[in-house]
Amino acid sequence: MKNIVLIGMPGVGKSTIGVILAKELGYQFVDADLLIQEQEKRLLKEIISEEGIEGFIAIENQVNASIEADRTVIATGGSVVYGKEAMEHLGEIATVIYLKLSYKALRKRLGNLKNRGVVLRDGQTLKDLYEERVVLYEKYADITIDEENKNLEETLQSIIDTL
Ligand SMILES: Nc1ncnc2c1ncn2[C@@H]1O[C@H](COP(=O)(O)OP(=O)(O)O)[C@@H](O)[C@H]1O
Ligand SMILES: O=C(O)C1=C[C@@H](OP(=O)(O)O)[C@@H](O)[C@H](O)C1
Ligand SMILES: [Mg+2]
Repeated sequence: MKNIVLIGMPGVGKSTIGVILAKELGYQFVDADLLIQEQEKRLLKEIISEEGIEGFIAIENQVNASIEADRTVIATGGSVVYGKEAMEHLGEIATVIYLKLSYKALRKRLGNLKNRGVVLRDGQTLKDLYEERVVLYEKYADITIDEENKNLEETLQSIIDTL
């Protein structure tokens, strides 16, 4: 068991912080986005453009629901919380940590959303997405880490202190 799953909006640092956290803890590191690409033999942006948002979410759900891990930090994609089976499974095998950042700070950090391949429905703004997602991140989090005004090292330290 003893796994850690990072959830949160795109750009909060799940991938960047996840790999350093794994090193600090002596754990393995898995980025669920890369597992999806490996299974599909396609890039995330290709999956999204070829299957549509709902198709991508279904694939993401299936891949995350099948992860087997031990002493591993798992960085998820921001949209994983739309997958019920994925979140039930991750909740069983790991402590789920929500990396939380305010909308304002996130908007500054994200820059061009399109380049990130965020799962944004037609007409949906980043603010809409933020409000829709926060409820889900809070629902599934065992631990919430507030990143506001913290640099990467400070966020990492907060996580380690909390564990
Ligand atoms: N305090 C911070 N914590 C985490 N990442 C930060 C911070 N400040 C700036 N960044 C930058 O934000 C980006 C986070 O991207 P990434 O790790 O891919 O996020 P995610 O996997 O959550 O989408 C990186 O470019 C990172 O350098
Ligand atoms: O939040 C999202 O809609 C997405 C976030 C991405 O991962 P990161 O959260 O690691 O950026 C990736 O899974 C996909 O492009 C969709
Ligand atoms: Mg990531």
